[in-house]
Amino acid sequence: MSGMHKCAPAKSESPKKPSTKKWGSSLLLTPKSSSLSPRSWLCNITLGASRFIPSISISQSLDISINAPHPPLTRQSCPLHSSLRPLRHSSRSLARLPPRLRNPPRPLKIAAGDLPPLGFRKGYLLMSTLGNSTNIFWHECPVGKHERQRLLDQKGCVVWITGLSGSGKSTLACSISRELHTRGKLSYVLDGDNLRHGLNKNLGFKAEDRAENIRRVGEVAKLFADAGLVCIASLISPYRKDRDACRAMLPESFIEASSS
Ligand SMILES: Nc1ncnc2c1ncn2[C@@H]1O[C@H](COP(=O)(O)OS(=O)(=O)O)[C@@H](OP(=O)(O)O)[C@H]1O
Ligand SMILES: Nc1ncnc2c1ncn2[C@@H]1O[C@H](COP(=O)(O)OP(=O)(O)O)[C@@H](O)[C@H]1O
Repeated sequence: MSGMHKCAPAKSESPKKPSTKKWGSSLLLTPKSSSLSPRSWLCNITLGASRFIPSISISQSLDISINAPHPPLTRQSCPLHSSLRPLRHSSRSLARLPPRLRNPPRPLKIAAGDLPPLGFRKGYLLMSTLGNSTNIFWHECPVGKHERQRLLDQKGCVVWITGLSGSGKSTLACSISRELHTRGKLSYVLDGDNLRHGLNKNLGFKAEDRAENIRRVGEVAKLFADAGLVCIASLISPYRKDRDACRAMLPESFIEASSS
């Protein structure tokens, strides 16, 4: 029976020396370089040096700082801006629009005889051919990942912790989350145990159920990273193939660690 894991509440003290030495596993948060602003941090998880439990190995370190300025939110950077303000279709105003709004892309595919669904803004949305559906659209939002990251002053990413049951995954995930919180970085833990109480409560432990479990968590983690958070997923995730499928969703922002 899986139990519910709770992260210990972070202390509301002001940031102090980076140190989470606990039972041998540690999270190091260090300024990326002394020449950078103190708000630039390199997220780095180091090998535990304890003879007790966990050793953690990690395939890469990930920079969650924002160094390059992102483009400001402008009418040009917002493909659906037209939905916020009605456009007057005079030739003068059309001429002022960026080319892609003047000549919006056509839907990828419309099945013969299909009527556009309610709310379909002709030409502004891409039509998917997912499964049998011909009316599923990808909606762009004026506030995108870059805007959210700039607001939060951090980059979204996924830290994926894999390991056997009882190896310390949840404990490590909570330590990382707490340390990031202390440093003013927003994170969220997706713990396999906890998710099996809700999102994945219909899944068991057969290989295909585990694969579906990991796929769903990968998709949720991707959304959290897109929201700008450091998403820490702690699941047994025993099969490399399933983990690799998650990594493929976010090749630039996926870091894998294993606890043992
Ligand atoms: N075979 C089996 N039978 C019963 N219970 C089991 C089994 N395998 C795992 N567990 C329990 O489920 C918790 C979450 O597992 P995960 O979702 O991380 O597993 S997986 O990634 O889908 O392989 C897992 O949590 P942790 O112990 O924290 O790893 C276990 O409590
Ligand atoms: N580094 C550690 N040293 C000693 N005990 C640990 C360490 N990490 C976790 N534990 C203990 O091991 C047990 C299992 O840890 P847990 O984080 O729940 O593992 P998992 O999520 O992999 O099942 C818990 O009782 C926890 O307190």
